[in-house]
Amino acid sequence: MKVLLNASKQPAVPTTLAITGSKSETNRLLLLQALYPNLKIKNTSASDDSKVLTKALTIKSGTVDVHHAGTAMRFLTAYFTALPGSEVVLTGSERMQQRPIGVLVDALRKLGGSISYVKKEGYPPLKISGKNLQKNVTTLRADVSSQFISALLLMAPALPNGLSLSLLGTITSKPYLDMTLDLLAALDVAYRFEGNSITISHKPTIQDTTIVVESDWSSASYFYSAVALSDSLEITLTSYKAESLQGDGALNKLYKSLGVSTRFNSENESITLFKNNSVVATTYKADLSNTPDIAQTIAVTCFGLGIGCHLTGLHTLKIKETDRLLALQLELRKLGATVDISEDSIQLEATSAILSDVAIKTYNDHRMAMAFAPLAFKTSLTILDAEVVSKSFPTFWEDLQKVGISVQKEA
Ligand SMILES: O=C(O)C1=C[C@@H](OP(=O)(O)O)[C@@H](O)[C@H](O)C1
Ligand SMILES: C=C(OP(=O)(O)O)C(=O)O
Repeated sequence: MKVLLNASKQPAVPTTLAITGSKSETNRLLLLQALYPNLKIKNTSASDDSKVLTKALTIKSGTVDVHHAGTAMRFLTAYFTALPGSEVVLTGSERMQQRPIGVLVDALRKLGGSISYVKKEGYPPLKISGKNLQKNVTTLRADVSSQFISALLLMAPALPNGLSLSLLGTITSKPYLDMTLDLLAALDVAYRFEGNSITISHKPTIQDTTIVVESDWSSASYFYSAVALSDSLEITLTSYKAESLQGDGALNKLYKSLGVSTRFNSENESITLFKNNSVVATTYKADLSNTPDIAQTIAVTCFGLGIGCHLTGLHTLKIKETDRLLALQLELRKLGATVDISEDSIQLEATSAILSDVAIKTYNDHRMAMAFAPLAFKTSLTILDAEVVSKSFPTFWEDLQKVGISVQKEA
């Protein structure tokens, strides 16, 4: 399916949207619920990635296919390795088989885990024979993906002797690690995080606990961009808090100089995004190493606003759903942008002309589709393979229509 997008002719009216629960919080809690069945989760994510993980957690033998879901792949690798009696081949999409996992496998092998590579050394699919892991000391490179760290920490309280983990190098995507520790703390799992080492205590059971997942901040980014690129849009998003576990909550600060302010409505836990008309006059600069998932949104917003940007700290983007820096460069160039990329950054020149009726490729990446969509406030465009959005945000196109973009679906 492709979608043809245009700014709708109707004047924008203030709109309220209920975005699905955080994918990252949900996937951590699903894993923890498998260890502690008396954990209840509310406002769970409707994402494909959460559905795939829910199903995988009911399986103990045979092939488990997680498709494009990175967190599911990484979290399940640790989970099955420590699940006595499990015998699985854990696999995913063609792209998943190009996303490295050796750092995590090495750390699990140091704990006594039995894991072998089915095809290529260092990449899924993995053959895992789960067992009771008695060892509790391991090390892990922390600069490749924080998901490896979270994977170990989430299964750690179920290990008979807990876990003592030493991290090597600079921790990347750190707020995701903090989210994991905060959710463990919410279940009264004892941990210590000092310098570069984390220790987690064994916890056989928890008290009955219910956790309400906050809505997804990465998904909110597309509405920040919509407000920035529209003439006068105001959008309220429900189930968001000022004190978020999600690093992408930094949107509230990052978009101030892109012309969008955020009002936190504490009485009903919602946020209202509205225009502040103070767009940065020079190049927009940001280090996004803590918030990699909103890099595409911000780059496209800057392009639509006609301002240059220099976004850094993006070394993890190469190993996500696609090589995101390359995909951004290719698609922005089609629209008339002058854009350079390096291993970990993107530099966009200010341009006032945006070409119209361009077809944007999405490279199996939900965030490519959603990041480019708000540009419809500036020009008509087509998004190819538009169903990719369901990886994190299945109702995206319907919600986009509600904020004043006409969405025409075609086969
Ligand atoms: O733990 C998580 O839920 C995630 C961590 C991040 O990955 P990296 O740590 O690989 O950057 C992020 O990009 C991903 O979408 C979700
Ligand atoms: C990188 C992402 O997901 P994952 O790594 O879990 O596939 C994402 O949702 O942007």
